[in-house]
Amino acid sequence: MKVAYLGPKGTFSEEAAIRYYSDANIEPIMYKDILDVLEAVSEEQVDKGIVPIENAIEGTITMTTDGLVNNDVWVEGEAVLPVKLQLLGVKGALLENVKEVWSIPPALAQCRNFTRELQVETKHYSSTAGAAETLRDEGRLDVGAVASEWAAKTFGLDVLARDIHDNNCNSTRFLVLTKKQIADVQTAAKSMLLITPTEDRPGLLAIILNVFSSLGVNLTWIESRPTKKKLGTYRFFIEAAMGIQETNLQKAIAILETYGYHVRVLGSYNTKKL
Ligand SMILES: O=C(O)C(=O)C[C@]1(C(=O)O)C=C[C@@H](O)C=C1
Repeated sequence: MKVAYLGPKGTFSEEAAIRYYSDANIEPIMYKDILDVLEAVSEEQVDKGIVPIENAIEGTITMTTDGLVNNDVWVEGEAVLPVKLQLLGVKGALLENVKEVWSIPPALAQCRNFTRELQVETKHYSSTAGAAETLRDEGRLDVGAVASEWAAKTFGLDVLARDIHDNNCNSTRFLVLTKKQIADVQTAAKSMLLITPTEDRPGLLAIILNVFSSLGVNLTWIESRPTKKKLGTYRFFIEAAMGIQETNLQKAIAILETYGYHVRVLGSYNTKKL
């Protein structure tokens, strides 16, 4: 089974994929960008894809939500990975000499208190491990990369500062994607919907929330993203604590559709703690 995730070797996405599929024989296929992973699943170049969707400190990974809008994929699983960030440096580097810190933006945002205190410049890379790999290749003594302990081992880097994330219960949840919608979901505990209003009206969001609450559907996540067509217009990602097999969730979707909302079911799944 081909499983796509954000590379290179040593990313948190890799850790999530390996732990999620600990009992399966997988062929890892790594991509340089989260959007490439979504596209690979949608174009059936791979069987599954694993992408980060939300971090406990930084919130939604918007590259993933936007990628879900534009790609035909189905969410079949969810995995929550504890995330511990380390500042890595080449052998011989000293923390007091670090002037620049490199990583993927969500990881930099997770240790903002640390980098502000250190008064360093930050530079964006497309993954934590990508930053660590470039640092290894360039061998700079004045740069640190924010990545995992596993990335330190992978690229032979030292840990200059340990556990630099702003909150010590840091974790990221990942979505497990496949191309084909599972037709007979039986035991899923959660579902993700993308709700797009077709016209503006007072109480637009209140109506959506009332439909769910009146049917006793508990919501676990809500995120609005711009439609990217007109300033001030949005679509809503909603996660319900109910599988798509449940009558009340199906009723909620049917009611929203009669109110003129476009509803796309993005997936229905269970959660695995890694
Ligand atoms: O760069 C990586 O190592 C990733 O797997 C991406 C990512 C993310 O974008 O949120 C995943 C988990 C952590 O929150 C930090 C980085």
